[in-house]
Amino acid sequence: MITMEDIIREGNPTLRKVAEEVAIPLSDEDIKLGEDMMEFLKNSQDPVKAEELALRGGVGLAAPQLDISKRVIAVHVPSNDLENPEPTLSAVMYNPKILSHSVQDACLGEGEGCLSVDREVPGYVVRHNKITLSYVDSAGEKQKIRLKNYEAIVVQHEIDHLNGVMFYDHINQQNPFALKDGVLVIE
Ligand SMILES: O=C(O)C[C@@H](Cc1ccccc1)[C@H](O)SCc1ccccc1
Ligand code: NI
Repeated sequence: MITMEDIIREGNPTLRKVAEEVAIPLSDEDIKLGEDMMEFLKNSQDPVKAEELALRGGVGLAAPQLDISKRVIAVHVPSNDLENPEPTLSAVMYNPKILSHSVQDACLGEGEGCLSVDREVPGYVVRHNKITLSYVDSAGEKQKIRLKNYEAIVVQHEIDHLNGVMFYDHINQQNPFALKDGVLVIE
């Protein structure tokens, strides 16, 4: 079971590497890795387990954060609609690839954090508002989906980890809260 001790922190060179694609058909090892990553996210969002295991809440995780330089991410975005408690996005994605994206950019009003960064880094992280994404799912099937807003931001944060990019690389160092016209601020 993955805990915070398994998550490497900034300064570890693996976080700056471009991760390798995983072989298809998926190996048992890579399927288990995806299952463990998804289990971590669910545990991190369970108040009892998160406290018990001292987990930071996470909605996404990338294999390089486990010092495994493979193109595997897990995302588990809980619903904030009491009427419909199903997660808005829950998937393990192998070899995810952004096929196209909107002209419109977006950022989170509260900025971003990272399980591999033990400090606050204030500033807007400007990303694509909408993306079309392909990936192989844990059943080995090719998927093609469209995401927007928060779910699109989470997946872009995780795909950045596969390319050795940290969220603060996107922050304008001169003025961290500078925004070009037309960027959608997601609260
Ligand atoms: O470090 C990671 O990759 C996991 C991040 C992903 C993330 C951070 C900011 C914006 C989008 C995705 C963690 O989920 S950070 C903790 C967190 C928890 C709940 C909601 C937002 C951020
Ligand atoms: Ni991160």
